[in-house]
Amino acid sequence: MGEIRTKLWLATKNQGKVKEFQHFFAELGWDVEAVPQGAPDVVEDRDTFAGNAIKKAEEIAKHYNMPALADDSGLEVDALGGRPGVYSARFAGEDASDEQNNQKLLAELANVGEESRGARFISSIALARPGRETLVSFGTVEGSILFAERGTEGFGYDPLFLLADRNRTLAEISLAEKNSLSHRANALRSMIEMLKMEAGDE
Ligand SMILES: O=c1nc[nH]c2c1ncn2[C@H]1C[C@H](O)[C@@H](COP(=O)(O)OP(=O)(O)OP(=O)(O)O)O1
Ligand SMILES: [Mg+2]
Repeated sequence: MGEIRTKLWLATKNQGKVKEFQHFFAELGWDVEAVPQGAPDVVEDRDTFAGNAIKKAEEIAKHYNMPALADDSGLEVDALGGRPGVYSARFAGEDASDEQNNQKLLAELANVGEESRGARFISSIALARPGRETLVSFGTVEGSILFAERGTEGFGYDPLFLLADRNRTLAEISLAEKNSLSHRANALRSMIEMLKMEAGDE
């Protein structure tokens, strides 16, 4: 079998996501690259993860006339009625840092007991391709929010997110392990299944 090289833009400016995508796709032998810093900024103004993921992927695919993959993701906390959800990146304000968002989350949950701190990460992945319909998939991972940060791996809310059924946060496991169980990896695996089905239909 000849070598298959799939050139795909990763429509994200989040270096944490780029690392996870590149590790994931390296195993499949796909050629994926993060969009340059000068790529168009996509305004994430939709009110669903899928809506924003589709917008990011389609605008970059159109700009470069190349396939583009985007993730829109966030944290849903039960005690906050599902917030911050699609607003996770801006929880502590526009251009908030991960640290500011984590501090805001801890403050909002300061008086919430351990039994009520359930949460999940959600990812929606969109794959946009010139001249073809955009594919969309979803993935989740269940856990709870700690009272203080633990671990130094990963990015975003990882140090506060304790995985269900194990005494580890997402910042206390390796990149390979995160890619075996994360919301984003689950959404990516579902996307690969959709591509296989599509190939089978042709
Ligand atoms: O695995 C994760 N571990 C920790 N935190 C995470 C994760 N996945 C999403 N998150 C948080 C980070 C950010 O607060 C928001 C995503 O916002 P989201 O707009 O999708 O990403 P982003 O603005 O960082 O990069 P971009 O839009 O260029 O892909 O949820
Ligand atoms: Mg974003």
